[in-house]
Amino acid sequence: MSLLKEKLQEKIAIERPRTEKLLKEYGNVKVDEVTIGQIIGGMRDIKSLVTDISYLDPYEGIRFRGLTIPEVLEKLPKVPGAEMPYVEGFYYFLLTGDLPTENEVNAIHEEFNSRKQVPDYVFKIIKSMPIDSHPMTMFATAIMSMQKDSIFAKKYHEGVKKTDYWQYYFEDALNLLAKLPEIAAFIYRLKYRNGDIIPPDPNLDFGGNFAHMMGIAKPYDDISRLYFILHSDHESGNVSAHTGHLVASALSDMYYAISAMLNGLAGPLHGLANEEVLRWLHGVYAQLGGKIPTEEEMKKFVNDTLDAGKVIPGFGHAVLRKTDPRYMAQREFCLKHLPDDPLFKYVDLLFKVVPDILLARGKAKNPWPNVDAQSGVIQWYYGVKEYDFYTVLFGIGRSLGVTANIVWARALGYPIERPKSLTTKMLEDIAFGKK
Ligand SMILES: CC(=O)SCCNC(=O)CCNC(=O)[C@H](O)C(C)(C)COP(=O)(O)OP(=O)(O)OC[C@H]1O[C@@H](n2cnc3c(N)ncnc32)[C@H](O)[C@@H]1OP(=O)(O)O
Ligand SMILES: O=C([O-])CC(=O)C(=O)O
Repeated sequence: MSLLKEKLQEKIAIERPRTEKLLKEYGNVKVDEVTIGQIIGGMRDIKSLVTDISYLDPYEGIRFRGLTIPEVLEKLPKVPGAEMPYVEGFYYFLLTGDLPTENEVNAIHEEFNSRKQVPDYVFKIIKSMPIDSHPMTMFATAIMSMQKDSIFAKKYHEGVKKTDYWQYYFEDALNLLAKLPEIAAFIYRLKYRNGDIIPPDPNLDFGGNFAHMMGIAKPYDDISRLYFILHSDHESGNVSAHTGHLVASALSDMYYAISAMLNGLAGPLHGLANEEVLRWLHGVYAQLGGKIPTEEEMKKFVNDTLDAGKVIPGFGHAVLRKTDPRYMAQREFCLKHLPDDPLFKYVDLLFKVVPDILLARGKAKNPWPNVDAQSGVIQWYYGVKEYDFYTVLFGIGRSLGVTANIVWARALGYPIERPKSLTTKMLEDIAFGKK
């Protein structure tokens, strides 16, 4: 058994009795109440999911396994000569909750290496798609196409114990994750670099190899590591994580679940907002002929967008009530590496003008920027100017968190998810006191 699997098995043995005790002895304890506003309003704030992998505080932002973003970046083992930690070590941390040693990082790097061969049919399927297909469609299709290789699906049909399901989801998770950088880079080079594909380098780490296959020099390797870590998880209720959880709760395998969660991530109110931010900024840029706008000019663009009934992409959040720490981590990177970039100056200006405008309009509950307002600028600066690709990068990162959550969901034996729905008439009866 691999080192990571062994470690996970130990952790699962400790965690299972906690969940069982809660369920058996405290199953009737009330956690929350639900209002009609919440039922109609996208179930906002209803406490109805459980995960130990990350927790989102509205004011502090995300903590991964109890650590803030600066703590994660400081404490996890770094790639030699780089500023950022290994993605491999971060995945170990998400899965087990323990900070890995160098040896443990190497072991998981080897695991990924031994599983990273992408089947040839995947490339053929991507190539057979219309070249103007959205990269997210190509990415999700490539993942779906590998479902036939799911170990869980095979074992389930052979008949395996429920308490062992997690082991096969784990195998599928590693098999899938190991292939994502090459599939994503293939889509990028096929669509935007005339199909000039760069083969992987087995000596490089997850982030370094991705940068290599994208054909982009340093510090793009560190940017990739930072990007994948920051986008990995945002507790369980966001559209992508929740979709992955829901689909896998039917015992659909990891390939079905990750492909499904990517389809949710591809929406403009969720992961696609990073593409929308760049499209919006470039509209402003083009109208001003590249000149840095004054605050007054920028305010006008923001107001015009809102008056046209559109949202300001990259601002607002369903849970956060302050600036997203993922935004701040990337802002710090920009201040250090690209302080004079014109697009960064645009984003900086938006940070100054948008919150007051959204506050004055009184609709958005959170006027502050989220992760998507800042991430595209870094990609653009280092040469990834095709912004419809940005959500694929988000998808690689999010796959780390969602696969970890799904492995744990099976390990703790969570059942099929099935909330109850009512009719409008039933809600009216409750509202008008008839029931
Ligand atoms: C990784 C991520 O997924 S982060 C989020 C990425 N998405 C974006 O950046 C898109 C822009 N932002 C938004 O559309 C929203 O803020 C969301 C989708 C993120 C959150 O939605 P909600 O929880 O419903 O936000 P909230 O309760 O504040 O919405 C209240 C009203 O304010 C509006 N609002 C919220 N954010 C914005 C915004 N950035 N620009 C304009 N209006 C906004 C909503 O559209 C809603 O209007 P409505 O009542 O006419 O429907
Ligand atoms: O938490 C959310 O609803 C959206 C988000 O920022 C994420 O999924 O990263």
